[in-house]
Amino acid sequence: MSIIVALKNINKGFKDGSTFHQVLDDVSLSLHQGQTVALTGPSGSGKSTLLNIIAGFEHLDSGQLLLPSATNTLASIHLDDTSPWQDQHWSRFRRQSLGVVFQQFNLLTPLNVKDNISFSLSLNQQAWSPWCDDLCEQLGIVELLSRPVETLSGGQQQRVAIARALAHKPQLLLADEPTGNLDEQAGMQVMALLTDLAKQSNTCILMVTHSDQCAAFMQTRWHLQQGHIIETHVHASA
Ligand SMILES: Nc1ncnc2c1ncn2[C@@H]1O[C@H](COP(=O)(O)OP(=O)(O)OP(=O)(O)O)[C@@H](O)[C@H]1O
Repeated sequence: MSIIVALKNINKGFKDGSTFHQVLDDVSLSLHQGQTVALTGPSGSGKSTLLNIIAGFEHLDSGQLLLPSATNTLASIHLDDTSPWQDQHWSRFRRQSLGVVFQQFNLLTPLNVKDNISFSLSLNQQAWSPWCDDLCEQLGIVELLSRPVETLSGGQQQRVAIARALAHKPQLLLADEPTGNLDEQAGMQVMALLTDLAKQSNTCILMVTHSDQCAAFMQTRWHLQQGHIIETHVHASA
């Protein structure tokens, strides 16, 4: 499987008053097409920072981040060094190659469910497709398509957020505590759906979680501590 994200010797830290706090210390790693990874680690260890770096919301102090270039075809993936990327490059990457599901769903509240999903597709000049019907069917939100998102329960909104994130079949899904607002049973259901749908679209998932049960849905675990990542394989068959 092709590599779709590569980090080489990444350093990132923040100033805390007069002291400097090194959050990522010479981190190198790669993500492959369709791979699923749980990112765990103590609070404040840098999990969200790592996701924000890959999404282009945080700058690196040093090191290299490589992401899919605009010239990709279905047959081959070329990676670009992102250091010279301008805003328009980051926007294109986010539209074409990235889906995000965060704890706060960030749905567009004046809009109904279908318009939320369609809006995200339209940013990428894509129309509603049979895959979108499939997604809604499998996520159990077909009956909700005309409902304003603000009238939905937390679990329903979470399912809409997943549909929106996967509607354009992104190469990469970044998820930050995607089941954090759900009870355990609903959380496990959403995890099962999320991993199954990502498999169908060959989407790679990098998911921050504090839950061992959620982490067990992923193939690989990256544990982040004191600036370093330790990789363990959780489930060969996940
Ligand atoms: N913009 C910022 N300015 C200053 N410090 C920051 C900034 N963003 C993050 N930090 C610090 O970097 C460290 C890592 O934060 P981060 O949010 O990545 O941790 P996390 O592992 O996601 O934590 P949690 O599990 O609690 O969400 C923390 O010490 C945090 O205070």
